[in-house]
Order: sequence, then C-alpha cells, then structure tokens
Amino acid sequence: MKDILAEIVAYKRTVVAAAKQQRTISDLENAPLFNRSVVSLVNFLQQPQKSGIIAEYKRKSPSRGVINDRNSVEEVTQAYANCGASGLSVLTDDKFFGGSSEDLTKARTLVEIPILRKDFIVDEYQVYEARAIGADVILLIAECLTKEEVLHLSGVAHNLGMEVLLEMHTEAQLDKVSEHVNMVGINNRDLVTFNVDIDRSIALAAKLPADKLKVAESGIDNIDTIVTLRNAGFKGFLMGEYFMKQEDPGKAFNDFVNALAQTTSK
Ligand SMILES: O=P(O)(O)OC[C@@H](O)[C@@H](O)c1c[nH]c2ccccc12
Repeated sequence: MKDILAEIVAYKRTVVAAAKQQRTISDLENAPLFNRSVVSLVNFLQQPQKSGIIAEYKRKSPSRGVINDRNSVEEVTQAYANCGASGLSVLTDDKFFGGSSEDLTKARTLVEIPILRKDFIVDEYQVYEARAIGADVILLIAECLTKEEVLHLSGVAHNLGMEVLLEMHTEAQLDKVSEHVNMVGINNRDLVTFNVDIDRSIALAAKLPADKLKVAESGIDNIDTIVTLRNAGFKGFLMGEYFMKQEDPGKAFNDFVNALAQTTSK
C-alpha cells in the first residue's frame, strides 16, 4: 500500500509554503484570537463529572471516504459541548479530511470547552496558526516527526500557552515524548495500513511515562471499550466516526454519554 502519510506530509509542506506568502507569523500574532486565554484539555479530562470523550468533527477521511457532509460544524460541535464532551477535535485539513481552519474558528466562537487542532503539523508556522484560529491544543504525530522536531514544535506550542497531544502507535516512538508534551495519544489505527487494534492501546499504555495523561484514539464505538480503556489508565477517548456517521451526530453523542454514565455509576 502506498504510504498515504508521506503524501499528506508532502502536501502540508506545500500548503505551509503558500500560506507563509499570504500571512507572516507576525500577521498571525496580530489575529484577534491569538491572545485569548487557552482552556486546558488536561484539566477538562481530569474532571470526573465529564465523559472523558474528545469528540471529533470529521467530514471524510482517506480510510473511509465521505462520513458526513450534511451536519454543520456549528450544529455538531455545539451539541457535543452541551452534552458533556470533555473536549473537541476539529479537522483543519482540507484535501484529505474535508476540514478547514474556519471550521475550528466557527466552533471556537460557540463553545467554551478545549479544542484540539487536528492536522498534520510539520512546521512551527502551523503552531502559530493553531493559536490564531482559536485552538487550545495541537496534535503532533510521532510517525511524521523526528524526536528533535517534536521537541521544537512542542516547545513552540508551550511558549504560546497551548497544550500538546503527541500521538503514537508503536513502542519505538515512546522515545519522542518531550517535556512539553502534556498528553500521549495512542492511535488504535495504523496510519499506514488503517487497521484498528484496540488491544494495542492497552499494551502500550503500561509503558507510557506516568506523568503524561493517556488518550486512546480511533475506532472506539462502544461503551465496554471505554470501560476497558479506563481500567487500563486512559483518561481521554478520541472519537470521531462513530458519532459523525449517524443521522444526527449530536443526538448519538448524547445517547452514548448517558449510557456511559449509567454504566459507570453502577
Ligand atoms: O473516527 P475515529 O475512528 O473515532 O477516530 C478519531 C481520530 O482518532 C482519528 O480521526 C485520528 C487519529 N489520529 C489522526 C491523525 C490525523 C487525522 C485523523 C486522526
């Protein structure tokens, strides 16, 4: 299989080069949202009355094709926030995921919970951009960055007051965790083969540094899985497709969170 990740990263480099011509970093620093106070996802994930779910707005993906092109970002993200999401994840990639920076900014103006910029960050310019569009957290993907790049990009995010979720998939990538990484996400989905394996999160979890909050990502579609992952020490659950593919994602989210609360209060 052709490495889609390499294709995405190459695309990002061209997008960033073009964006730099349009808006300099100092333009970004002057954006109205740039100096707003950041909301801590680490803090929200630790609040026991919340679900622990980071609910994702995603229109399409390379592995699934179109997931939802009917429900607006405003409608869905507001419903998620009102129904107990601990955070939101908004795809800002246009070409592969059908998202945009505007999507994230629209959500920002409507909700107060933390928002993760879900994209493929390969240049510090994108970290400034994340701050300018209203994100609280950035995603860094270990698979597409060197250890030095993770250190640098996480340091930039930290200096701008944002938090960092470092996503990984293999034990070898543990080495890339830096002091500025606040949360480690284990992706159940292999970004090269797209295979989903929940047991992988559980196996890797025990090996994560104790001071980093653990987030399980992808392919989560039932409450038992969340309970199992919680017992393995995970505090955050990043879920996209399961809600987005339903007729009414906001309602589906609400039903799921209510059922989860029932299960865990027993
Ligand atoms: O839709 P799912 O299977 O619930 O997965 C959500 C999220 O984990 C997934 O979209 C994701 C995880 N890491 C990524 C990196 C880039 C883009 C997308 C992702």
